Amino acid sequence: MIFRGTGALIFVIDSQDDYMEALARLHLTVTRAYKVNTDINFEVFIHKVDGLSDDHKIETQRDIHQRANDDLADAGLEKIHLSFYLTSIYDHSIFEAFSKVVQKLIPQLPTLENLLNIFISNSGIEKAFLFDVVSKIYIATDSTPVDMQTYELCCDMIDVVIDISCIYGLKEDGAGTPYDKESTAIIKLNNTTVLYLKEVTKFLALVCFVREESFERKGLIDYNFHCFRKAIHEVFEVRMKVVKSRKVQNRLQKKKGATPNGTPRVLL
Ligand SMILES: Nc1nc2c(ncn2[C@@H]2O[C@H](COP(=O)(O)OP(=O)(O)OP(=O)(O)O)[C@@H](O)[C@H]2O)c(=O)[nH]1
Repeated sequence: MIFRGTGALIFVIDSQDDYMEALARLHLTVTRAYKVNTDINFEVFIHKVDGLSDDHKIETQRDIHQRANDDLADAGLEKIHLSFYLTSIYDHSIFEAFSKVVQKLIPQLPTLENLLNIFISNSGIEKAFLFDVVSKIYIATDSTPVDMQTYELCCDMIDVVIDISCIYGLKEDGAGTPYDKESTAIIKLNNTTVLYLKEVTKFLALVCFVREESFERKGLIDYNFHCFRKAIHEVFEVRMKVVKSRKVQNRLQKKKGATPNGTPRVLL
């Protein structure tokens, strides 16, 4: 069954619609999935909240939370944990929700957070995000609280860098990539803050918020970034090695379990 190999199940509820039927489906889906895989993270997106007032948003979330958990308690399944997010496509809440969902699936998250904490505290940086450039999901950030506006500014910066690079950075025949090892950008805001973007890997970028006075020590920031980048590469190299050795082991096990004509000796 599909849920056996699933890390997270995202259930979307339309908050502008009557959600009673959706809640019944949520209960059915969650209980069935939990039967085959107790390790799934259940994530509920209360979607299209842009149409609701602030009070209505909170009330809707409270009501859905209460009803969904009551249904689970009635079925004796109170140990199932549901996480709720208010989302909309008209702001960055949908990206933030996906970021949080993805972060739960990253085994190296504590290491990444630790590296970001060390990096910002030694460089006088206010806030740093490690972004997946294509999806604009942040896969890790330091342990200071995330402010939605800060996150939106980082997303906008990535858009600007990639758009400018696509328009003016590629060769005339379209050769080259809009994002590579050389990708870097500095944007000075009118509130004495500097946004600084740097390439970390083929897929990841570091975007940080630095006060103007701290940015005067750019050499220090760049040196610390160099160490940070190296550490991130090491983290993912270890992961690649583990994945490769697991594949080799699986292949060997399969070979051992098969007779010369290919029929397994034991039922797998
Ligand atoms: N206001 C608002 N509209 C949204 C949001 N996300 C998607 N939509 C709109 O919702 C519409 C699609 O929604 P639905 O038709 O309800 O999608 P669905 O329920 O998956 O589709 P069906 O099951 O086929 O009805 C599109 O017009 C989208 O633009 C959101 O966050 N806010």
